[in-house]
Amino acid sequence: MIENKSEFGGKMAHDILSVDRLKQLTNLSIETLESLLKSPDISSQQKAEIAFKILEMVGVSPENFKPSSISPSTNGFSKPTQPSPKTEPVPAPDYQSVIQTESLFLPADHVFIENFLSPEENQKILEIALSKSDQFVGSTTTTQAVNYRQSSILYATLFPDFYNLMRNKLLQTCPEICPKLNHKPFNVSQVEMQLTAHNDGCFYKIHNDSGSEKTYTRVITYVYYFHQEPKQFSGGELRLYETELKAGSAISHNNYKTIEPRNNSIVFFDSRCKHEVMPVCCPSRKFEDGRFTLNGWLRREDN
Ligand SMILES: O=C(O)CCC(=O)C(=O)O
Ligand SMILES: [Fe+2]
Repeated sequence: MIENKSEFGGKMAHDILSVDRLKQLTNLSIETLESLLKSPDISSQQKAEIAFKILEMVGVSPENFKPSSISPSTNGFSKPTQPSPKTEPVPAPDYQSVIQTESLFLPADHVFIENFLSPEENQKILEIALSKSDQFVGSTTTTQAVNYRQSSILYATLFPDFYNLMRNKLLQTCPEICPKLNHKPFNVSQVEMQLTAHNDGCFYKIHNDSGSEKTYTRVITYVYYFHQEPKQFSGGELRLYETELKAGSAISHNNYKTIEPRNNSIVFFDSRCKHEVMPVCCPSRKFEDGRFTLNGWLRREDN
């Protein structure tokens, strides 16, 4: 079954408030947050969260203010990230040329497909995940932001046969996805993939997947969900936000759609759309009871 969801409930803030009033409120909120940043009563962790909020309010995504340290290989396997040893001057990025000068509004459109793989393939990828539990590594964000993401990752170089199977399936499906996401067809130059495990307390705060020099050719994000039956965790929903692209930044609006991580289902959405993974509750804390995904990005050619 394919759903293409595009309707919304609530109204956006700027429908209700005048632009000037909204500006005043934004400035006031930033000033309030700024004073908290200087307060000795606030922990460093809370200060970091406030700093992210301020950056978000002024339209800078934490994913964007430093170029990604991910170096995807040409064969499409996502590679482990390496922390940069020191801060170096950022060269004028090529992706400036694709920065949005006029505001572009992205509704939280997505395509959700149930029973994406056969039951045997669904079982096989779970077996792969469980048999390689000791080869997962902690995830990072492109900015190495603290407390922004908690999960572990198995790189696709460790499951090449399943990578190829999934890649073919994704490439077959892509032509029907683009029109539903209001996207022009494009040549997929690379299919990035990783296997991600979220266990008790894991999450991924609001971000988008294509906001840096290394990621701007990502067009479509896909997330294939799988887990043991019966399901042993709760939470872990994906929230997909209405997003405004303005002056090179992606700004999330209040409205979002919720995608449940259902076994053997997949979701596709525009990689520029802001999204987050809500905290997972997995009382047993056993690896095999967690929320698993095969997730990644369909890239366009760089031109
Ligand atoms: O697990 C999900 O639902 C989304 C994961 C995600 O946003 C990412 O890996 O960039
Ligand atoms: Fe993401």
